[in-house]
Amino acid sequence: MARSRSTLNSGNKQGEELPKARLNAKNLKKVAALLKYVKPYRTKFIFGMFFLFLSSLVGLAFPALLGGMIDAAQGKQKIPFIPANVNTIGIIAFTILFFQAFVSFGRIRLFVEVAEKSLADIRRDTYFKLITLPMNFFSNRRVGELNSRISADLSQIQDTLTTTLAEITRQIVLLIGGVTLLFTLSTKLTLLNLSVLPVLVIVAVSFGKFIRRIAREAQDKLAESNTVVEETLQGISNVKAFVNEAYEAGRYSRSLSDVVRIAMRGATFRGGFVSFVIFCLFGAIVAVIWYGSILVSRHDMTVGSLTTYILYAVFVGAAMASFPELYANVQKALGSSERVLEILEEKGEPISMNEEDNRTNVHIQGDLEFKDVVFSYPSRKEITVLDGVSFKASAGEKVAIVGPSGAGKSTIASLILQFYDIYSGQIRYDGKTSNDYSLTDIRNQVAIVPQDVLLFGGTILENIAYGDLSASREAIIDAAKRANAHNFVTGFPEGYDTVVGERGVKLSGGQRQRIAIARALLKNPAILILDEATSSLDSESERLVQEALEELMKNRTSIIIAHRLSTIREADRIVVLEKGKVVENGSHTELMTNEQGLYRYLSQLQFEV
Ligand SMILES: Nc1ncnc2c1ncn2[C@@H]1O[C@H](COP(=O)(O)OP(=O)(O)OP(=O)(O)O)[C@@H](O)[C@H]1O
Repeated sequence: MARSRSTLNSGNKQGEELPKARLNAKNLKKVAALLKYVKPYRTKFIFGMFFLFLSSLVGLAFPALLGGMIDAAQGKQKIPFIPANVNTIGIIAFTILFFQAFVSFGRIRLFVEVAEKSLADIRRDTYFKLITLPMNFFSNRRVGELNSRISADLSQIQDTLTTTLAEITRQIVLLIGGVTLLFTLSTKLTLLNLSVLPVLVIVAVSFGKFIRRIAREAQDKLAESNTVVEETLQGISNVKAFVNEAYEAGRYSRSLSDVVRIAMRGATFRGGFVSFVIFCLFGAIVAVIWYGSILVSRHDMTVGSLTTYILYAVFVGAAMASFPELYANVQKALGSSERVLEILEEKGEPISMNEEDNRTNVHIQGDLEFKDVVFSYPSRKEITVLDGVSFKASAGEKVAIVGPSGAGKSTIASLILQFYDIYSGQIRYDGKTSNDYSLTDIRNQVAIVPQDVLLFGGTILENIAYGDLSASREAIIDAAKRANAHNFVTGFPEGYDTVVGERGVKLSGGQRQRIAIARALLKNPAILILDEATSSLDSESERLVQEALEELMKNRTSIIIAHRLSTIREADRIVVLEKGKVVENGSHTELMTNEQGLYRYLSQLQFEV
């Protein structure tokens, strides 16, 4: 009878063990915050609840009707409100059945509608919040974990709204109504039944916990053995090269033996537990019928009443049996709500979900200045990544930033884009500090061509249009031509409508970069950041990319994060960074004259190889 496992909706994720939360006033109060999402649909929710209550209540009439029918057949029907005629009782039973079916349909429709709509609202808000959260939030968390909040956690809440809440209400009605009716039917039998209850509950709860612990242990062990498979398959070349097949096979076998050992231990206890439950269940039925039959033979009870009693007892038993799982589901939903609320309560960046609000208000010409910028990542506060960095790039200039790995070059790019707040100092755009602009003003006028170009699953056209969603097809094709991408794009049978990304055509590194350049050209920023790719391209590809970059850098301030010094000789200025400090600043020729300088040293290293 416990249907909490089945779902009435689309969102359930089976088999995913979600952490539970304690059911207490503090947690419930927190979760009440999520109820505001149900508020707009409260009338439907209340109607659904009412229907549910009604159908559960009506369900309680059946045992009485069926028992009454049996007694009526023998001419012994004495229950008030129930007629003495078998056919009349049959017709009443069918009418009630029809009514119940109608009401159940109504409540399922209403609950699913309320849950789907309010959950879509929560999902939308969580997603909006997630994508406007500052970068720092993401550096502390894994994408998989965030993804699971939107999918598994929200599905759990959805299940609770559609199924668990309904089921709890139904079972409570059946339990209270059932027990009351049992007492009115036969106090003696009911007392006999209820007397064994505490023993049963204690055994079931403590055994249940123990068995679940063993099951979890077995699951962990299995996961461990799967890791062995994963590791060896991933590093299969290593396994083969070192002829370690036998070693790995041994490791896997040992791990599997552990799994079997724990599973068998679990099976012993589970077997004992299940046998005990079955014994108790059938024992209770036998005892009730046995004792009931004695009462019937003594004319203390009719056969119909005994039947009614047995049916109510089944209702009550099933209701009790369903509570542990329903309770666990509520706990899981509480845990899920807490985790979702954590995201909803985070402070996001001031970015509107309305595209109109994100237009550029204050235009930037392209002067950029870092003035004594001190910065450390919020996740690693103790490490100063930029320590008093100052440099200038006037509008239209090309400034290269070079330095050893980990010096802080990419960090500078992130700060230009205002991904993080700096600790002290200033970042000035056209002589004004970042506080004088809105976040969207800055980001709208800065574009980055990253090292690793990520293309979204979609067409090439859509991927280029990411730079300016309002651009016409002609403008997009023009940008692609200027980025040296047109030729290879038109080489595909579907041209600009070729799907790329995971399920589409795989583009080479150079091709992806040219798409990114076209994207940036379309955006037409005042300030451009080029995070030069570390992996080198073949010379033809390199030439095409370089040409496209030259086109992109024309007439705008360009900050080039350079890994290969050969590409930046023409830069107006080269800023040399070491351990978060600017150690040199000047043109290529100037810097090469400093014999002790880091730039000269790095150049020699690169050109000598
Ligand atoms: N998101 C982050 N959270 C915490 N620390 C970070 C983060 N990103 C970078 N760092 C640290 O900041 C320092 C500077 O990193 P950054 O990526 O800016 O260096 P880089 O000069 O661009 O290096 P590379 O040439 O290897 O790309 C490094 O010590 C790095 O470990």
